[in-house]
Amino acid sequence: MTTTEEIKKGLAGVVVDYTAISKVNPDTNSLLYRGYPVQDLAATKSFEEVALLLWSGELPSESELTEFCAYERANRSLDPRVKAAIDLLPTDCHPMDVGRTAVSVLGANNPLAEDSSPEAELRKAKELFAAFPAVVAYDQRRRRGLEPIEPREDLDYSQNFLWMTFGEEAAPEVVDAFRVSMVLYAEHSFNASTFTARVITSTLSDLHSAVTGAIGALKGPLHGGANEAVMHTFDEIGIDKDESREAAAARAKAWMEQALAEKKKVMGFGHRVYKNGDSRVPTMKAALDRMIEHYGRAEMLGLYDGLEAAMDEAKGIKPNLDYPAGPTYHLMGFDTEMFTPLFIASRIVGWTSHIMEQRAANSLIRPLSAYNGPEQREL
Ligand SMILES: CC(=O)SCCNC(=O)CCNC(=O)[C@H](O)C(C)(C)COP(=O)(O)OP(=O)(O)OC[C@H]1O[C@@H](n2cnc3c(N)ncnc32)[C@H](O)[C@@H]1OP(=O)(O)O
Ligand SMILES: O=C([O-])CC(=O)C(=O)O
Repeated sequence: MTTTEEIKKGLAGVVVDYTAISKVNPDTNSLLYRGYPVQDLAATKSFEEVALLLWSGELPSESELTEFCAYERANRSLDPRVKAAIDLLPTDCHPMDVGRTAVSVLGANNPLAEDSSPEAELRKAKELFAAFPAVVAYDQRRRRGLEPIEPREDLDYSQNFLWMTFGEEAAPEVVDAFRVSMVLYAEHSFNASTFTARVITSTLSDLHSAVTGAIGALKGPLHGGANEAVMHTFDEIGIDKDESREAAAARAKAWMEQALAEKKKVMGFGHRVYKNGDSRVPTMKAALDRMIEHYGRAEMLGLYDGLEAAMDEAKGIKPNLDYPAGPTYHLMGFDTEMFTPLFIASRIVGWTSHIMEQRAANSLIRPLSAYNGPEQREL
């Protein structure tokens, strides 16, 4: 019989399975992908290399990387069936709904959809990795009333993503900050969306169903939707490009004090596992700093610092990865609602790695509940 003392609301602190994909260590404030510190990978590796590492467990050889990059470049075009499905959706629906629909359509049209052999699963993971940027770019452009832009095979993943979205070659600093965000967002053990993907996989359902479900879990502002929510906070405080860093910081501090006095949750702060700072924030904050420098937007740093300092002073709660990622994507020119689909593009790697791991040593995920409704009664 389950007792109330055994209930772990939100599964907090519950270890449900092994994983060899990543190690989140809140004590040392570190994150390893297959044993490698994420900040080292972000400093030196392409997103394509990191994807192969997460999927296979080892960094690729030069020839493996070349082969994968050629495959990725050849599979970037927007599938016409996906385009047709997106065109049926209103331009004011949430872009996460578009992403979720696109993955569902890709699954329904994939001849390997019901093949769950390791080879087929890896192939489908690579296909999704290559195909998803065109979905985001197409959706961003259609919302602005712009024509889609064809992918370019002479560009790497990050260069091409920005090319298809904005129709111009991004500056190397911008491409690099984008690459860093993709590496950092790629994987984070049993977070809510990954756990969703594993639950779906545990019923022996297919990979695209698991990714579609994971997208639904990522959308919420307590998880991936926080990167969008951070920008709404900045907008609510008010962004004034001509304001000094100090003045912006003072306004942000006052906003945070008021929000906390009203017992509001401020998105982009706090974490279920890290209680003393998110391991990825220093690397992402450094990328944001480079974007602030590149675009000459010191007032954004003021807003960032003001909120962070006031939250730390009042509650000791630290920013999570979504906090620096949101303003970074804003400076690059993405609409705020497109931020969480960017997270999808990256996390596809983590989700599909976990789907393969779950399938390889499966057990149906089905916890118990403690019933607290009425006792049995007569009709
Ligand atoms: C990439 C990612 O998905 S990272 C996570 C992104 N999500 C967010 O940024 C959403 C904002 N943050 C939060 O809601 C939480 O910190 C979570 C959901 C991420 C983790 O929460 P939990 O581990 O369940 O802790 P919980 O929500 O119970 O918070 C503990 C205490 O800190 C407070 N707290 C935690 N985060 C915040 C926050 N962002 N703003 C204000 N207070 C907060 C809670 O109100 C609570 O206070 P109380 O004990 O006085 O009631
Ligand atoms: O681990 C979590 O709970 C959320 C998170 O940071 C992520 O998914 O990247």
